[in-house]
Amino acid sequence: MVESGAGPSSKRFKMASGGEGATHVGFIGGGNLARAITEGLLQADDKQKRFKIHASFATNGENYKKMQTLGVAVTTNNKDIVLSCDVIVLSVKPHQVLPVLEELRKIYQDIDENQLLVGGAPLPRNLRPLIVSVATSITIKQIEEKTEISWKMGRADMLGHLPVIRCLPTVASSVRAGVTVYTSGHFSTENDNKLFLDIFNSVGFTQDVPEQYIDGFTAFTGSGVAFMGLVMEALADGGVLVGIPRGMADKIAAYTMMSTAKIVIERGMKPHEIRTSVASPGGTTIHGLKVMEDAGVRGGVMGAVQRGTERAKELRPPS
Ligand SMILES: NC(=O)C1=CN([C@@H]2O[C@H](COP(=O)(O)OP(=O)(O)OC[C@H]3O[C@@H](n4cnc5c(N)ncnc54)[C@H](OP(=O)(O)O)[C@@H]3O)[C@@H](O)[C@H]2O)C=CC1
Ligand SMILES: O=C(O)[C@@H]1CCC=N1
Repeated sequence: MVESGAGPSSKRFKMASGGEGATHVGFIGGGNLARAITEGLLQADDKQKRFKIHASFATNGENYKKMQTLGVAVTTNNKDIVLSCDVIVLSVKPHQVLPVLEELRKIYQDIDENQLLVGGAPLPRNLRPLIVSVATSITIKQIEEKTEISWKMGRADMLGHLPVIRCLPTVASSVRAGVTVYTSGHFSTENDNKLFLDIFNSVGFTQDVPEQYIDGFTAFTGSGVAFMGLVMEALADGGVLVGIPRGMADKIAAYTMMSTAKIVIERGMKPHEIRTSVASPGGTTIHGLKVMEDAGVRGGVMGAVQRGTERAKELRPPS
C-alpha cells in the first residue's frame, strides 16, 4: 500500500486554473439546491466554459429532466460521477449522505486498472476528487470517517483520505447572490480551498466559519431565505389589504426588501438606524411597528432561527 497522505492534487488543480480543460463538477443529488448552484455557475461561466457539470439522481424523474435541459451530464449511476469528476458535491438529503458515502467507498474499492482506461489510454481525470458536502447536519468528522478509502492509481494501491469541505449554500446561488458558509476538513489543502472558492465565489458570497456555527447558519441563512420570503409575502399581502393590486404589491415588496438590504450592505447602516430614520414621531411607521411588536414578529423570527438550528442537530444521523 502506498500512503497518499493529504497531498495536493496538482493535476486536478492545474485543470481548474490553467485552462487545460474544464473542471468537472459532479453533484450526487440533483434537486433544488444542486440546480440553483448549477444555474448560477452556468451564468458565471457563460463564455469561459471552465466548468463541466454532471449530476446523478435516484430516478430519472423531474429533477433529472430539469438538469438535462440545462445541459448537465445526467446519470442515475453514482459511479459515473466518481469516474469523471474533479469535485463531487454531496447534495442529497441528510439521511442519504452516509449511505451514499458507503456506496462511494465501494466504488473506489472496485475500480481496477481497466476502468482507468478510455480507449486504451489512461482516464484523464484525477481519481482523488475534492468532496464538497452541502448537506445539512452532517459533520466533517462523519464524512472523513467514510472517505478514508483505498484505490488503484496505475500500478500502485493507494490509501488515503479524500479532501472534504463542508458548506452551507442557499438557493440564491441561482441568481449569483447566494451566501455560502464553509469549513475545510483536515485533509483539504490550499489548492482544494481555491478550487472550492473558484466554484462558490462564482455564485455569490462565501465566508469561512468554524464548523460549530454551521447548524446555526443552516437555519439563519439557508432557511433564512424562506423566512425572509414569508416576511416579504406578508408585506405584499398588507399591500393588497390596503387596496394595491396583487402583481404590483408582490413586485414592490421584493424591491422594498432588496433596498433595505442594500442600505445595510452598501451604506453600512444598522437595521435599527434605518428604522429610526424612517419612523417620524407620531407617524405611520411607528404606529405600524407597534403592531408588529405586539404581534411578536421579532420573537417569531428569532424563534424560527432557534428552532431551525435545533432541527439541524436532530437531523444528524448517528455515525
Ligand atoms: N434546498 C435548500 O435551500 C438547501 C438545501 N441544503 C441541503 O442540500 C441537500 C439537498 O437538498 P435539496 O436539493 O433541497 O433536496 P432535493 O430533495 O431537492 O434533492 C435531493 C436529490 O437527491 C437525489 N438522490 C436521492 N438519493 C440519491 C442517491 N442515492 N444517489 C444519487 N442521488 C440521490 C434525488 O434524486 P431524484 O431527483 O431522483 O429524487 C434528488 O435529485 C440537503 O442535504 C439539504 O439539507 C442546504 C442548504 C440549502
Ligand atoms: O430545510 C432544509 O432542510 C434545508 C436546509 C437549509 C435550507 N433548506
